[in-house]
Amino acid sequence: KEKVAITKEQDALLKLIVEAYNKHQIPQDVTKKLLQEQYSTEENFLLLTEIATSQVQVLVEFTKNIPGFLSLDHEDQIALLKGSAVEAMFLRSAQVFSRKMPKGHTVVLEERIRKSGISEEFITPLFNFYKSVGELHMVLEEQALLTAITILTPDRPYVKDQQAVERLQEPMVELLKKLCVLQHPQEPQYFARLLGRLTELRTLNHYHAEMLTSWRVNDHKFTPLLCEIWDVQ
Ligand SMILES: CC(C)NC(=O)n1c(-c2ccccc2)cc2c1CN(S(=O)(=O)c1cccs1)CC2
Repeated sequence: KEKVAITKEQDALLKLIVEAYNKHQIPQDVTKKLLQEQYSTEENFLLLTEIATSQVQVLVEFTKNIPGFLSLDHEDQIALLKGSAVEAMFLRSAQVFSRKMPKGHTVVLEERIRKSGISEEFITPLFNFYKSVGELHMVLEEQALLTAITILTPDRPYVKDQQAVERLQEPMVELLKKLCVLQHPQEPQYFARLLGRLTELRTLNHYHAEMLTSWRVNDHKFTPLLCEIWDVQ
């Protein structure tokens, strides 16, 4: 059985990605707000808007720190950010949700999200996704790499130089594969399960687009940054 080992370059890449991922945590006060006293549906929605907006800023900062990203064509940088924003947000949500929060917190958090005016047909797949990510018990390195891999998806709309994006994404996929073997030796299919989550993420894009249209109908307001990244209004 060949010995799997992380090379020096891979270790350097991993350190950069994890450092970037750690630097841009969601401000605790924002998620803590979700746990405070009783909110109305309207206020829950506004709070999610605030959290989502702060998360987009977090995402942009993390993306800028992905080695090689800033040397991509500038229009492709925008296309990658816009194309992955929703998936990265739901991946981050699942990671925040599956974090070892005090028991009561998860329940309250779930309650707030369910009572925020989001339609039922979106809430179900959303929480199914949170659960399926939670069951993986991903370590920080895996979470950071999976987020970077999601952002560096070459076949997003309007990406011109897909090869350049592939050249950045491939080493991350290789590194994640090695980490999974090292981290979960008794679970050979673990890496495949991680990538399976990315496929599930893509379906959430569709639900999110549906949700946006239904919200626009009952004139929910979004922040300028969310409108920009989601191409609404
Ligand atoms: C951590 C950030 C990325 N999470 C977040 O923004 N959440 C969370 C969430 C999950 C776990 C902990 C804290 C928050 C649940 C939901 C969202 C956003 N969306 S949204 O973008 O469609 C939305 C925007 C405006 C109104 S609804 C709906 C569902």
